[in-house]
Amino acid sequence: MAFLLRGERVLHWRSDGPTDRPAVVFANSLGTDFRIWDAMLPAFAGRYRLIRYDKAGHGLSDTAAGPHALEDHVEDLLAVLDAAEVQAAAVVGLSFGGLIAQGGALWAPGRVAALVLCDTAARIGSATLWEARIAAVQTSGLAAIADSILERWFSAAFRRDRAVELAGWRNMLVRTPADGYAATCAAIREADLTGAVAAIRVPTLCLVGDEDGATPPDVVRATAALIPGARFEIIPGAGHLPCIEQPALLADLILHHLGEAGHV
Ligand SMILES: O=C(O)CC1=CCC(=O)O1
Repeated sequence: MAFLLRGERVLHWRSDGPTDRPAVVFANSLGTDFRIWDAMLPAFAGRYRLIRYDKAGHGLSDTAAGPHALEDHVEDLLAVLDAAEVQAAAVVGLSFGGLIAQGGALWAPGRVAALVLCDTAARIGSATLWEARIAAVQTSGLAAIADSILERWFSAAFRRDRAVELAGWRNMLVRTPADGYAATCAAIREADLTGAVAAIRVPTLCLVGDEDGATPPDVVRATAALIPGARFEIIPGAGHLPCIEQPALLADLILHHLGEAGHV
C-alpha cells in the first residue's frame, strides 16, 4: 500500500510482483476501488509487476476540490507510473478506466506499451444519462440507485447465486463518496474520444462481458472497429465487471494479448 500527493490530494496506489518485470497498470471504473482486480492477480504472479490505484474520489483517494476531467485522470495515472518509477506500462482499463487508458495512449503514447480495454468505449452513455445519475446521487445518495447499478455490473446468474459477494460489492459501491462519484459522472459526461481513437498506435485488445448492461457488446465492438488493429472478444458469463465474475478467463486473454504485443 502506498500514497502519493497530487497538489493537496492523496492518491492511493499499490504495486505487487517483482519490480524488474514488465509493468501492467489497472485503471478502475466508476464506483469501484482497486480490490475488483484481486482475483486476477495470481494468474500474473512472478511474470509482471502489477500496479493498481484508486482514482480520484474513490477508495482511499481524495476527491478533487473542483471538476476533475478525463485529462486530469490521465495525469493521475501518469503520476502513479512516476511514483512507481515505471517509464511505460501496459494499461488495463475498465469502463471509465478504459477511457483513462485510451487517453493515456493518445496523450502520452511513450508511457503506454499496450492497451486492454474492458467493458468500455470511446464515449460511454449520453449527457442526459449522466445528468440524471448526478442528480440522483446528489438528491438521494448512492444507496438509492445501487440496485439498478448492480444489475448492469453483474450477470443474472451471479446476482441469483452469489448473494453474499453481491452484498459485499454493493458495500464497496455505496461507500464511494457521493461527491467523488458525481464528479466522475461529470468527467464521463464530458469525455468523448470517438474522433480521436483512430490515432491509437499500440496493440489493443477490447473485451466485454456478454451480459454487460452498461457498455453492451455492440458498443464495445464499435469502439474496437475505430482503433487500428484492435482485437475484440466477448467474455461469456459476465456483466460489466469480468474481473470479478470471470477473473481466470479475463487474465488468460490479457496474458495472451501482452505476449502478442511483446510486453513480456
Ligand atoms: O455504473 C455504471 O453504470 C457502469 C459504468 C459506466 C461508466 C463506468 O465507469 O461504470
